[in-house]
Amino acid sequence: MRLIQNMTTIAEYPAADFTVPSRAIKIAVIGASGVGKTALVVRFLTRRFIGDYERNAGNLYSREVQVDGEQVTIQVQDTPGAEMTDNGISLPDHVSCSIQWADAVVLVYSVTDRRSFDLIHHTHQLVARAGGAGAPPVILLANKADLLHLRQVDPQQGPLLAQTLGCSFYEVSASEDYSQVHGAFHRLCCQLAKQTPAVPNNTSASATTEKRRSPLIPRPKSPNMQDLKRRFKQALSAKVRTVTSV
Ligand SMILES: Nc1nc2c(ncn2[C@@H]2O[C@H](COP(=O)(O)OP(=O)(O)OP(=O)(O)O)[C@@H](O)[C@H]2O)c(=O)[nH]1
Repeated sequence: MRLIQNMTTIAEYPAADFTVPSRAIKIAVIGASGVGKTALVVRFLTRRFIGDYERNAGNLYSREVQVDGEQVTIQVQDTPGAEMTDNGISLPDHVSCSIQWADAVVLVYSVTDRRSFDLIHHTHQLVARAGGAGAPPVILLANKADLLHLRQVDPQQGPLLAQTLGCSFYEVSASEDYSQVHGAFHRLCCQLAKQTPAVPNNTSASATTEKRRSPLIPRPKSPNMQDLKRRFKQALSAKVRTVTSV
């Protein structure tokens, strides 16, 4: 199966009307704060890595790609960081809603943050519980593989955990390797595209799949490619300032 990304076309829909032109694949990205969720999403969708992100309040990104010659809208929900508490896991409401909304979930931990790894098992349980029989497929991403000297999670622990959870595993570096990040999301998209039948225009494919759907499915925020562009400009101008001041 071939996934062709049209790098020049970025879908942007008005906030008031969020119908999509063809089938849509909805992916929620979940993990502890600071593991690189936003970096991964932006890397996948734009090929770029930007070092500095504001703390994420839960943004929805959207873009059009072609899967096997068919136009598909990929919607990726970046979520606020989950935290471990004395009583277990604390998931912002937004994250729980995103699990209900998504066709698939990407669980992320950082190899430099043991707590983020420990959180995965709990988060996976919540995903499975929320989905019931129709739980969404999950993949596990270990991010920041470039930071060898800061590693707190051994390389073999990720695959073992993935095996226990019954999901695919990828160790990636959002900062160093686009192809790893793209490969992980790409395979997930192909898997989802195979599962969801083509649908008439203006109907979300996920609306046709017989799945768990809570009445609390969140209304997605407006796709924020404008916000992304603003951040690119900020990052670029910061670099220019640094160069001119040297
Ligand atoms: N070295 C390295 N740094 C990374 C990588 N991915 C992300 N970072 C950095 O890690 C920090 C956190 O990244 P974010 O993408 O904001 O993490 P997040 O999970 O979205 O964080 P919250 O918004 O707090 O939930 C940023 O300084 C990134 O530059 C990576 O693969 N390698």
